[in-house]
Amino acid sequence: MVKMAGSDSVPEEKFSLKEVLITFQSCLTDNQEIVTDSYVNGWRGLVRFMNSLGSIFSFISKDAVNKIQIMVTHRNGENGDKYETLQSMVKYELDNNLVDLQRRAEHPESGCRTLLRLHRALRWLELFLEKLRTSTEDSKTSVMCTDAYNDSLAQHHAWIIRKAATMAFCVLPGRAAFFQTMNVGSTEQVVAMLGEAMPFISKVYEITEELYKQHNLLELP
Ligand SMILES: CCCCCCCCCCCCC/C=C/[C@@H](O)[C@H](COP(=O)(O)O)NC(=O)CCCCCCCCCCCCCCC
Repeated sequence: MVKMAGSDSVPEEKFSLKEVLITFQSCLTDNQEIVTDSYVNGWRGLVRFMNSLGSIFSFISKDAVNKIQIMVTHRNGENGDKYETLQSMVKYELDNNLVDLQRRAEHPESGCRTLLRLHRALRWLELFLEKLRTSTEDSKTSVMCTDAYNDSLAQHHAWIIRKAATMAFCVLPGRAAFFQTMNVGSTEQVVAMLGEAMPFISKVYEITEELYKQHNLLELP
């Protein structure tokens, strides 16, 4: 069962990363729009998984939770219906001048800039999952995670954040223990699940990237 944006409790039992990654499948509407609630739910599940890896990651999860909360607040606000999909959010915020385009000023918590941070992190996830999927027994999760980070999010982070993130990655459990934490089953089942879920994550990433590119929003402050 997947937690809904804005609801209070998360079912604790039987947590499996499969449910989380499959959430990204439900993000896509028939006409290839991205449903904000499903996107946000995907991130909630990922953060929950990250929390289970230990408190060293809490500085990362705090920032992610903060961004998730900003999106939920937009969704629950009086114009919440305008935030139903990422496409409708972009249109609404741009049409109404609700996005700081040059520097953070009147709209420091616009949906567009907040979502962009999660979108960049989704690229990290895509790269990391692909590395996990194609890894071998002796591959190191810390190296896979660091490489994925350096090829994506790192270029958007200040030195101090990069340093802290890279240090945290060093204490990631080894591949076997990491797969166990995912609670999906055997290594073969993990690999199969990743193969199943990844196309949806990639699709969601691609569509968002294109949307932001079209509107020149990829460098929002
Ligand atoms: C599995 C280990 C988890 C590795 C997580 C990799 C991502 C590392 C991100 C480090 C972010 C550090 C915290 C601060 C970030 C902010 O400066 C920065 C910029 O925000 P601002 O413009 O508002 O200032 N924020 C961000 O870039 C957003 C970061 C959001 C990170 C979400 C990470 C969730 C990770 C979920 C892990 C799930 C793993 C599943 C694998 C099978």
